[in-house]
Amino acid sequence: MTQLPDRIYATPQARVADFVFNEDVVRVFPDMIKRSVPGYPAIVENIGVIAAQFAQPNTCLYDLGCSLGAVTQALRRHVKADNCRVLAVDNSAAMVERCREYLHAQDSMFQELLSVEVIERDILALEFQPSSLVALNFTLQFIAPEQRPALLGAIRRALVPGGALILSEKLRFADEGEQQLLTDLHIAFKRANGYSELEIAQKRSAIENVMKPDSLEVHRQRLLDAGFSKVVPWFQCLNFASLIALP
Ligand SMILES: C[S@@+](CC[C@H](N)C(=O)[O-])C[C@H]1O[C@@H](n2cnc3c(N)ncnc32)[C@H](O)[C@@H]1O
Ligand SMILES: O=C(O)C(=O)C[C@]1(C(=O)O)C=C[C@@H](O)C=C1
Repeated sequence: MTQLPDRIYATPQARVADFVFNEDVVRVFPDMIKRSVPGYPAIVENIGVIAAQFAQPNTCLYDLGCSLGAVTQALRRHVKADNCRVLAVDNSAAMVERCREYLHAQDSMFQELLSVEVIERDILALEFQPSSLVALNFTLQFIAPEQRPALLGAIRRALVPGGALILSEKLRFADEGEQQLLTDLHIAFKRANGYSELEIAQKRSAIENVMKPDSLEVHRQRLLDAGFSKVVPWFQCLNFASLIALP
């Protein structure tokens, strides 16, 4: 993937607009997400490793909110089950267009990869096929909170026995001291990755209306309410975590 540096919030903006996954973001997205989400490369690679344990022949694997297809590429590197198909879905036309290019490049470099279809659609409007693995890698936090239970319910109903949902999210914390400490450490992480105070502040204003993190307890209860039987956190770095939810 190209590594153009993220300078989107480097100059002062009179009014910081709400964050959108448009062409400007697409251009710098690999750099942006790596410098903003602690543990992102480890999460993506290990989603492939975990998926290989759950993937079953003749089922679909979903990458929901696929962006540039980093998770889809990891699924294709690790999953060996017969006749599995990856369905990578995103509602940003700019993301989908670039995602298709990256996946064609992966096709030309490796043989015997799982087939993949990149679909430009709202994940709330999907009719899910029987699936053994669904990944929501930092996507649910961008779905309106009142729409999250129905989406998780639809995913649960699509999962075959022995399958799994992998859910990665930024977390918030009910305990004020914990929230403050991990927020400060996340800012320190961004600073250590070369973001200025201005970039950090403007990005925070841009995402505060569009990205609504929940606590681990809220995630766990909502997954259980959606019919999942077990929720197992497998990764946390600062205020970012990933969970495995079993049907
Ligand atoms: C933080 S990015 C996900 C990163 C990606 N999963 C990865 O691992 O690199 C969130 C993505 O979700 C997509 N998205 C947000 N709401 C969506 C919706 N309702 N339907 C489909 N995609 C959505 C955005 O366009 C964006 O590409
Ligand atoms: O929490 C932040 O400050 C972020 O920048 C997080 C986050 C995310 O978790 O998706 C937000 C938007 C961008 O897609 C990249 C990272």
